Amino acid sequence: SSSRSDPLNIIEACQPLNFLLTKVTGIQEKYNRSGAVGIKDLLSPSLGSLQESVQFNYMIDIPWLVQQYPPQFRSKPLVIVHGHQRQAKMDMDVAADHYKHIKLVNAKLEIMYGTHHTKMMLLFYDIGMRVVIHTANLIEKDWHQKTQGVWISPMFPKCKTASDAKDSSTNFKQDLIQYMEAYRTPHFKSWLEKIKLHDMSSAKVHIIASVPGRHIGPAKQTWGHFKLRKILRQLGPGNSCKSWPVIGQFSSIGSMGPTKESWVYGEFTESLATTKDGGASLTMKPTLKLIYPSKDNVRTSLEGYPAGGSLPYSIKTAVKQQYMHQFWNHWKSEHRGRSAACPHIKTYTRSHPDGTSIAWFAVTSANLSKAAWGALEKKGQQLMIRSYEIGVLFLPQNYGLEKFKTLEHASEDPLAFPVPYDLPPTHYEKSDRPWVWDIPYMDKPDTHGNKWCPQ
Ligand SMILES: O=C(O)c1cnc2c(C(=O)O)cccc2c1O
Repeated sequence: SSSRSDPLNIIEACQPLNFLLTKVTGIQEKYNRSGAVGIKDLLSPSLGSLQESVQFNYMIDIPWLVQQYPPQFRSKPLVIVHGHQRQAKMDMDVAADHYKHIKLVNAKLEIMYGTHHTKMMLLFYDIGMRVVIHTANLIEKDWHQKTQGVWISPMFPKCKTASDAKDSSTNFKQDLIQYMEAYRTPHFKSWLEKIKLHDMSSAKVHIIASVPGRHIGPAKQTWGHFKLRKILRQLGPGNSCKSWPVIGQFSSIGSMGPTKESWVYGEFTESLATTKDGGASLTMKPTLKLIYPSKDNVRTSLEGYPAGGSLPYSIKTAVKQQYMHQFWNHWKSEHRGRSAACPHIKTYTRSHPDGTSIAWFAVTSANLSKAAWGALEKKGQQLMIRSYEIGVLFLPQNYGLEKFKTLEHASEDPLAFPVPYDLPPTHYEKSDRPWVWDIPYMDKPDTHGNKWCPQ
């Protein structure tokens, strides 16, 4: 159908950036009508005649997921890639047993505290395939009243021979294959053969992924924040952006170490601040702005305090890193109508101080943690990563631009970047506190009139 709400029209209207947010129940329809999708839109017959699909994720409600596929695709072969172990793995096996079209693949997690955070869909149609890289768990509440990010590929045509099946200038196909090979599982053999037969030359994003390991030599630049550093070193902004703040936005924070130089305002910011050929000169380290919901952002959100159940920042970690307070900025998304839709999206960018343009933008499953992005060990010889993560990096030159204008400040420009939050960020007040999920909040009720008493 030609209606604007037809999922294919939503996808086509967001080209060439293909970066969307998820629909939010309870906000004005104008903020869901363009630039937003629901999971049923992504699985819709109007996007292609689905033959089989692979769902990579962390939390998966199998009966709910099956119901998100349209009836005519509901029994097409479905592979679910997860990282659960022990009892949670057994629970997945039992849940999947009820569906003969579902196969589970268990990702290896050989380093302690690692998780399979990656959220990706491989959608195989009759004439081609699409890759969706996003931030939402496959559970209902992640698609209901949160701010989540979705990058959806163009249709990658299926080719007769591997030689016809080109890669993109951003090495998207090579990086996707290298990521999947890193699982070292025979279950991916058939998928890798299928992927190799598709023409991915239309992909304009770079893949930034993490796989568990102690990566040395060339592998150090293949994963985590050193992959980001490598791409920005080759293709990043010039020194004109040296004074531009770098911004991280996420839904959880790990242990950052005893001082800001230990990691977050050390190796991590150096990667975000990397410029082409110029490296990240230590003298001119830019301002770091971190966007993470305050306690009041959560209290006044559509979900109320329960939104904090998906913001697992623990008090025992927070008390060890009070120095983080200088970096905190509110979750504010007035121009997208999502100030009350708590963020589960994770994004990283470098923005002009006035917020009217950005030098690059990444959306990823990776929170602010060493486990996700990697931390240097052995005098910088190796990058230790605990978890599987995947995200995409948008660089202006892949769209024929020097910089991206921000949609918030340049609404008519089709290449203006739809940043999910308001720029410039708004710093916490002295009295604001970052949301911590394992302490009680009894002083003020949330939007539903409830308090928060975790135990
Ligand atoms: O999206 C994810 O990958 C992800 C991972 N972990 C959690 C946790 C936890 O690890 O305790 C708690 C609450 C939400 C999440 C979550 O949303």
